[in-house]
Amino acid sequence: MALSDGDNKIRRELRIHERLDDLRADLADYIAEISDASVQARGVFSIAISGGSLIGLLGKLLEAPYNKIMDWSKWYVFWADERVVAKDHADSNYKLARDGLLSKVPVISSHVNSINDSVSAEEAADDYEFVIRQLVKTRVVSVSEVSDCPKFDLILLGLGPDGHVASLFPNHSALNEREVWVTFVTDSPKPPPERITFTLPVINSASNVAVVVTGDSKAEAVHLAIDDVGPDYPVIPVKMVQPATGKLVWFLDNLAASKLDDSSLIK
Ligand SMILES: O=C1O[C@H](COP(=O)(O)O)[C@@H](O)[C@H](O)[C@H]1O
Repeated sequence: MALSDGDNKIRRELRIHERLDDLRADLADYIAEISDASVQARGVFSIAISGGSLIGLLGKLLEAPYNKIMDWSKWYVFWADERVVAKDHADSNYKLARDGLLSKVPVISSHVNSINDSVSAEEAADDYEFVIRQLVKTRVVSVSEVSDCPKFDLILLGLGPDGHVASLFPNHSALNEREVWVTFVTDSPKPPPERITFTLPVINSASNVAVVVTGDSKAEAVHLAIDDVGPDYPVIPVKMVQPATGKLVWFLDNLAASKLDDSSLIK
């Protein structure tokens, strides 16, 4: 079921699937379409991914026809957030994506932009921003017309039950960061504590943002983010994902969508 929120200032679409396999297929189609359009328009595709359950939901990209039709050589891969651990550590978002996706498709290894894992979280955030700045200069990553931020072709976000996206956690000062593109946290409420993360201005400058959510543990966060809950409820981080000119698509399974108000479903 695909629903567009035409009245909302944010260009938002809800894609709700009963079967996980259908969600995976729809997500793969969506990524393939944006990849094709970006390669046609700019010659490259810049995609920032997250960690967690998202990676397992990208599995269709490894299957026909996607593994054959995708122009993998044009992909430039980034992380919307990363845990500051060694690349072979079980908590590494890079390792998760490498093992689950990137090592199985012909993405060019020099196009895979992982963080420097041998420095502090603060330095890793600075380094990562520097890497992105170089690629903005060469237009591998576009630049936003409305901010001085990079404009990724696509940012894929997961969602925590507390409403966090990337490593932007509820009530954390990183949510207020407006100056830098990549910031760091050393006190993440979810282990491991040290992380780097895209800031909200960067996420909201992307051409396309997808929030991919499955499972009933996240249904309350989905409700708080999408339904018109009024001022008595907390504004959780995912609700601050409001692309300025880009398009926001939610991929939900029935469980994650189970607490949505009917009024959100009939728009
Ligand atoms: O810690 C993180 O959590 C979120 C959500 O993960 P999930 O396993 O509940 O889907 C993830 O999107 C983020 O990249 C990761 O660092």
